[in-house]
Amino acid sequence: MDIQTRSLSPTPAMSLRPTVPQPRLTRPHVAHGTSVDAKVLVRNLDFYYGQRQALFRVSLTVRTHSVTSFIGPSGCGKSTLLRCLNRMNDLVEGARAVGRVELDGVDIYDPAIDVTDLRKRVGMVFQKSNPFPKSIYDNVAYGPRLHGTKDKRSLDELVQHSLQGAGLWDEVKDRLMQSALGLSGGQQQRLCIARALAVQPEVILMDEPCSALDPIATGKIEELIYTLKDTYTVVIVTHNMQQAARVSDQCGFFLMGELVEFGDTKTIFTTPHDKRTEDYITGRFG
Ligand SMILES: Nc1ncnc2c1ncn2[C@@H]1O[C@H](COP(=O)(O)OP(=O)(O)OP(=O)(O)O)[C@@H](O)[C@H]1O
Repeated sequence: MDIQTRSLSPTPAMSLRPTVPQPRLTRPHVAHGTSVDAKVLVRNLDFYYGQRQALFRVSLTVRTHSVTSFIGPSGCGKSTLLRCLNRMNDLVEGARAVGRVELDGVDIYDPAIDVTDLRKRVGMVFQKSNPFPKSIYDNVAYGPRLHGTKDKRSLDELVQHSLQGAGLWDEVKDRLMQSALGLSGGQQQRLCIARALAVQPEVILMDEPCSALDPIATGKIEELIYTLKDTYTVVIVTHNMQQAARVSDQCGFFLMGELVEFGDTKTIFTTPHDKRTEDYITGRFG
């Protein structure tokens, strides 16, 4: 692992969970001059896999309690950027980030950051559902147990709350001790969302969460994403432009590692500023 960062402004804190009150976030400048509450701020981010550069000077602001989507053709860097937001790319040999990514105003690439704590606060749901070969209950309780919750009653409450949050409780409440592998694909993906919710994150990253699902299961996840933003901040990578249009408040269009355009989803899909965005969303791209 060779994650190296260059802070572009002074490091504001050495811990993601400061014991002293944090200064109120300044309201950052985002696309088209809108001022918003920033949850995640990306500034001039370059990203390399070894010698190969995958992201070029990416800057954007993810608003708190919103859904942000990343769209663009295969290989344009969407997943790479998503994985930069909770340092999942640290696990890739030779990977290197240069620039700044902030969570609530704190540089997440600061060497003093506790990456386990970061990934607890910024959870992830993957393209292919990946339940553990354990009971439904144990899948959801796994994260809280790992983080030290042992009390049965607290775990029971967390499991129920998380399954409710993922819209799965009614379907599984009578079979919690049965294997998660017996669930349908869509249910397994919602179980993975419940598992992510169980550690009480603030941001949820979703990498093409519906790509392996049928339209009905996809619809349920999309409805869920819409409700999740009341409590969480959601960032989703999707190949499905209709999905981006349906679920997201802001949208970024990527091409060959460059963020071509970022702004309100409605604007991106109706009156994009860049010809390349227009070509992509109207299917003329390539
Ligand atoms: N682990 C890795 N090692 C080396 N190169 C990688 C790695 N992961 C991705 N890349 C390269 O980085 C570039 C961006 O890939 P990334 O997966 O971020 O794109 P994407 O837009 O998410 O693509 P897709 O929509 O196909 O998933 C591609 O050229 C890809 O080959």
